[in-house]
Amino acid sequence: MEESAPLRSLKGVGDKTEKLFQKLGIYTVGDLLHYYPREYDRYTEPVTVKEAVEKGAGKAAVAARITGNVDVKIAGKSTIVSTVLTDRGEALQLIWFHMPFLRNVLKRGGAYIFRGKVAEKRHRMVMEHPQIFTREEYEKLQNGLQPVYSLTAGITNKLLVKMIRQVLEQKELAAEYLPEEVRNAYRLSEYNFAVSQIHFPENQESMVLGRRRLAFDEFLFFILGIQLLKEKKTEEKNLFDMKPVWETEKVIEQLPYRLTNAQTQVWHEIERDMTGHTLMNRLVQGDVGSGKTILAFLAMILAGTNGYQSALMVPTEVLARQHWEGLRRLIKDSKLTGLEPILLTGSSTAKEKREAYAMIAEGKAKMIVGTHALIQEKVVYQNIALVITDEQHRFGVQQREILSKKGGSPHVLVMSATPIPRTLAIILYGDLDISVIDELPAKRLPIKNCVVDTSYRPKAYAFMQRQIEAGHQVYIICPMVEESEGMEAENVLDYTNRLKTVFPSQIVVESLHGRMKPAKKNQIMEAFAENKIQVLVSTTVIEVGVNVPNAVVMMVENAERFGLAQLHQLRGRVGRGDVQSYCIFMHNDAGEEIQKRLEILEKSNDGFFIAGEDLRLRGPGDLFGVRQSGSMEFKIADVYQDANILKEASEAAGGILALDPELALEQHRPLREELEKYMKSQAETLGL
Ligand SMILES: Nc1ncnc2c1ncn2[C@@H]1O[C@H](COP(=O)(O)OP(=O)(O)OP(=O)(O)O)[C@@H](O)[C@H]1O
Repeated sequence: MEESAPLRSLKGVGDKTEKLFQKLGIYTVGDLLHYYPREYDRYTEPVTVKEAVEKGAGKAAVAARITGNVDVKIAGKSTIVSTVLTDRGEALQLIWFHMPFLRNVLKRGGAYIFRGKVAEKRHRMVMEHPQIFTREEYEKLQNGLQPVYSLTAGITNKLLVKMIRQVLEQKELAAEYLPEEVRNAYRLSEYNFAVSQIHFPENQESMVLGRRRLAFDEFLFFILGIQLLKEKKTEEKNLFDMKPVWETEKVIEQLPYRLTNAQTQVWHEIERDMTGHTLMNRLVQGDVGSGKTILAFLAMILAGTNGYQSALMVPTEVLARQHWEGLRRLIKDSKLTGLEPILLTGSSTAKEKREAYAMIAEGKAKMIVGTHALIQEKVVYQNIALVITDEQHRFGVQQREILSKKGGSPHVLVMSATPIPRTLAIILYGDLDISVIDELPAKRLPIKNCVVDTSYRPKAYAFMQRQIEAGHQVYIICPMVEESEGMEAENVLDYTNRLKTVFPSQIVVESLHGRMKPAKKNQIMEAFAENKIQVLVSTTVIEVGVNVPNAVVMMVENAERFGLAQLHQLRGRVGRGDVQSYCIFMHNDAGEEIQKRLEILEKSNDGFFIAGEDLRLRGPGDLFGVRQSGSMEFKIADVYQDANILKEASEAAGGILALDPELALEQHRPLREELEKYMKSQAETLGL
């Protein structure tokens, strides 16, 4: 079976299942194989209730008979099934939410193995949401490490395991594409071995070997991809005739704040690039809230005043609209003429799009802000000289390729909030010069943080209410959109409803999540920006770039479920003005490790420090911790943790290209084919 085969070529996959898998980004058999486990579970020997209690935070398995009735209670929208087991005189209550069918599965007197966390609640020992096994089922799982995948409603871990097994059993071995010298030089395992061991490892050692190979490949493709594209483009002559202009100085003069020294310096680098002899290819790296946006705007104004077009491309519609409005305001306040920016996104109406295309083609629109819609086929630029993208679209060079087909190779500016050390940045952004904004605006007060458990909620709400009464606004982040079977995390929809009863009615509470239509999301974000909504309950859709300086409190529910980098990005949504801001990390699991991780955030607001501490705390053994790298998304590799693998992959890429710069030799054909597939899939994820 080919990796490119559609998912429906697998047994048991119909329309419905296919759609569900697409939600996880899985379209083909290959996607499924590369949908790696989030972590592994070890099914340890069952223990007694007493031992499970002593074990504390981790999961334990208890083998015992059900001694109570199996009760079913309906509480609001949820069904609660509960029963009791007794083991050597110790009773343990078992509770499941939203699983009414268990009533017909569990029998009083039946012997099972229950696996879950044991906690004391109202003087009783309780295991919430245990998994249920027969002895035979459990024994099978006890060999080796069991994969745990990230799920979505309707897709269980069991289903994923079954499907991946099916592929691995059927799949004819894919040909090895890495040259043998490379595999030997870097002690890499064979591809097929790596894929099967990552899903169903025989033991820890073989999993580590498999993971190393897959991480290496991921970095290698990334670097080769960039290098190959760069080869064609390096040091291209700047054919745009641009001069520094007083308009940018005027804009800087009339800003309500003064640029920091770091901002000024980076701005001069950009200005020098754009008015110099070679095309700009620059990355601007700066922590959340360091003020990258104004630099993007200045670059656009420089291009516009010189008569050229520029495009600012961002990952979400909400952000596109926010930037468009920000830029519009800036142009208006500075009384600049002829530079009215236009907005182009997927949800612009057909008429709006037509008008925008015409204005872009005729060169009437000089500054264009939008999403991927900016590089769709129908957009023809008159004289585009500058493209600004986000690091998520790190194939900036590739976009430039596409744009160059649309007329001329523009300057490229990439914005990044990922704190990576310079040595690694040079590898990962091999095609870019790097500027760093290493200073926050002077008036910023450091965000005050606290890490608390859910018992603190009433106090947190009272605090929020006081802040709202003082004119400020609040974000609350939940990990899920809606209730889902077997998942206990807070969800945006129920939380919003609950909160409406907590606050007095004049406080407007609204929700925001990725499943809303873009127009609805825009509407909510606009209302929030205008303080017509005081409390916004949201998923991580607000993580990237959203800027509402009047929002000064953030509370993250189930903080234990997020990576530290992600929490740092989220927290960056507050503390963006001169007012004291607060971030409350609320966790639902007092495990010591989680507590320690969250305390890193409590101690520091510095992205670099956090990344470093997180790595130190996780240690080399923790291979699949909560993902760290924020928006620098690799599937399995982790820029921080796998820094050595990254360096090796970079060296290997250098070796391969030195020998065969175009990957044209017969011995590199399989590698070239794999690389092309990788680049195509990267382009597809970007919607190109
Ligand atoms: N020098 C400055 N002094 C005071 N405020 C500033 C300064 N520069 C930018 N700001 C303001 O700080 C806020 C954050 O800036 P901006 O949105 O550019 O952050 P960012 O670097 O893009 O961060 P993120 O990565 O979180 O999106 C904005 O409200 C902006 O107007």
